[in-house]
Amino acid sequence: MSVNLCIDWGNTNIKAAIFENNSISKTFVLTHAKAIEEISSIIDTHKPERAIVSSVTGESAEFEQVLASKIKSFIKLDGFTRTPINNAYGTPETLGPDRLAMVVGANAAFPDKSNLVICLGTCITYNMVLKTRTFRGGSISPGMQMRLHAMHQFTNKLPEVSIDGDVVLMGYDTESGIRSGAIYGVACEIDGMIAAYEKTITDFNVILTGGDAPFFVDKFKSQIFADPDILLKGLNVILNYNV
Ligand SMILES: Nc1ncnc2c1ncn2[C@@H]1O[C@H](COP(=O)(O)OP(=O)(O)O)[C@@H](O)[C@H]1O
Ligand SMILES: CC(C)(COP(=O)(O)O)[C@@H](O)C(=O)NCCC(=O)O
Repeated sequence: MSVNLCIDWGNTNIKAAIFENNSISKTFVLTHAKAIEEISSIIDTHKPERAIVSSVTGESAEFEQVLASKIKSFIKLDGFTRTPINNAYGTPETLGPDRLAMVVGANAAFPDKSNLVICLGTCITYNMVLKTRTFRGGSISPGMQMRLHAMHQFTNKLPEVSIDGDVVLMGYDTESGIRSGAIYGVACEIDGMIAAYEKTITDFNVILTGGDAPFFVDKFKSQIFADPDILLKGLNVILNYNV
């Protein structure tokens, strides 16, 4: 049985998965303060032969050193790593590896179609991989929490509003108005982005992922697929591709 360990170190959360024979057998969310201890325990329990990390922050450096010392076959993903798709991004040196992993995951799941992967994480990213297996890039915009927090941070009077609470289009007070702007703003942005892509690219899937995806999954006009693990699945594909 092959056992792979895939880790997605985002700007908010650290997610990990164990793949046994290329299916996810267990997923984890690691704690920042104890990430090294927790991953060491996961390695001791599951004994993965190979591991891969996608990180969008410099905070993971020590964690990666520990992984490299414990697992002989270890990859730190970046914009230059060999993958089954062609990377047409203009600056692979600054590309978020999470974005590359997502489109590899999407192309592996739906190889006969172009795929627009929308990740609702700390930021929102739009990531287009054509059915010719080319990653064409996309967009980066502020995430849900970032929008709510920014309105408090950059004004004098707006309160910090939680995502949890009444969500109505016509906000009836300050709190519901802020929540409406942030949540309906994201939903309308996504609908508008999909419509803009439809003008230039025909017949593509939309795949929604990221921590805030469950909140939005039934709020769009277009038909979408939701897959919380598309990034981790892409990491597993890349790991196998580099054996
Ligand atoms: N248990 C949780 N901890 C932190 N964020 C969560 C949690 N559940 C949902 N979220 C939402 O998920 C978002 C982070 O999504 P995620 O995809 O994990 O981000 P990243 O990949 O940037 O670390 C947060 O902005 C928050 O709104
Ligand atoms: C856009 C991102 C911040 C998204 O990260 P996340 O919000 O998922 O933590 C990350 O992919 C990143 O740092 N990208 C670098 C810039 C680029 O992709 O061009």
